[in-house]
Amino acid sequence: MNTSKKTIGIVGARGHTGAELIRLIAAHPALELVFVSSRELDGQRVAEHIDGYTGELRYASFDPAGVAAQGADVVILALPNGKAAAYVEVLDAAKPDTLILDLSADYRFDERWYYGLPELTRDKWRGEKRISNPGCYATAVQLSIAPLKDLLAAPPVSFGVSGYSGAGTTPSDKNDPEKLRDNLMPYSLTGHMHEKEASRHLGLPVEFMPHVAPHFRGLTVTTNLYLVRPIKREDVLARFHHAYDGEKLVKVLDDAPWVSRIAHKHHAEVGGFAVSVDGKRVVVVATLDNLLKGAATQAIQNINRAIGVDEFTAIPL
Ligand SMILES: NC(=O)C1=CN([C@@H]2O[C@H](COP(=O)(O)OP(=O)(O)OC[C@H]3O[C@@H](n4cnc5c(N)ncnc54)[C@H](OP(=O)(O)O)[C@@H]3O)[C@@H](O)[C@H]2O)C=CC1
Ligand SMILES: CC(=O)N[C@@H](CCC(=O)OP(=O)(O)O)C(=O)O
Repeated sequence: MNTSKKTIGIVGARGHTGAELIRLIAAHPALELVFVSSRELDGQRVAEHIDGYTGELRYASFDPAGVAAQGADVVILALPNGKAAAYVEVLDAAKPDTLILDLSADYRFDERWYYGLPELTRDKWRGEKRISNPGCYATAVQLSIAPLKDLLAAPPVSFGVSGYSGAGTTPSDKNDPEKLRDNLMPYSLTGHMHEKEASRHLGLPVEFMPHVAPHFRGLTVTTNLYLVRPIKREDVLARFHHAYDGEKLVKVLDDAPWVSRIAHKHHAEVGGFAVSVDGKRVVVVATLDNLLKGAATQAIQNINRAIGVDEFTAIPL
């Protein structure tokens, strides 16, 4: 283990995932938060915005060159999709040994970047200093399907419902509490980014139908899997236990997990495992907190491995 602290900065630190990252990094023994960039909060004290944060750090507004000039060992990009490249290009040129972790979808299909869903891709990390963090739904979908991958007779179909923090802070119907009141809002019912992402990284087609609900954080994904041969429920459970019992951040439950129980938790839960009478159809339910295992916690897992400390350092278990 490397005992000297690595310096780290967050670009997009005002957002929902940025706020979670500030909390996790503030309690991290091997990371020192040296800058947090936000245009809107430029100059304001972080302690005024983040419960529990007691440091003196202030938000600053850095363009890509300003970020590179900070010289941090690690840079997290927590920006909306499509904004990362300008920062990556400047860091590539000015300080290529920077560890960059991108939370957006911008590099999830780029072979030069490591796709960090540790429970499924840990063995594929080859020391890359460019890490693409998976999407929140895509994490739940892949964890639900991977243990049954070799038995599939048809593309799995996943029905997802997320809290509205998943839609970020830029105002839209999907994060408008008034429009969400007593509502369930379907969107991107074919071709969602996470449908493509899960399909790509599982290596098989997945069909995904997202919805957004009135709660703030936490998502549930219910996946229907048709199988090539009948399977007993106990064998389904055995496959999931075999896959995840050694994992600190994935819990296998007998019952279907409830999203109301996962908010503020760092792990994902997978359960239900309903099997049809003919044994050839299985339904799996997964929940996770989109801001934690779906974003910030998974980012810390990936950064921990890349800086050579235990993967679960500073992650409350
Ligand atoms: N929310 C979630 O559940 C998850 C989100 N993600 C991904 O993580 C990323 C961040 O998400 P989230 O925290 O929800 O997003 P938010 O909308 O909450 O925050 C976005 C941040 O980016 C900054 N920002 C916005 N536009 C620009 C710009 N053009 N240039 C520089 N900074 C900008 C904003 O700060 P300011 O305007 O003050 O500069 C803000 O800090 C996204 O790519 C998202 O897809 C991934 C998994 C889950
Ligand atoms: C409710 C809502 O809008 N959810 C977001 C969740 C995805 C997210 O944040 O992930 P990315 O990193 O892939 O953008 C969405 O469907 O786009």
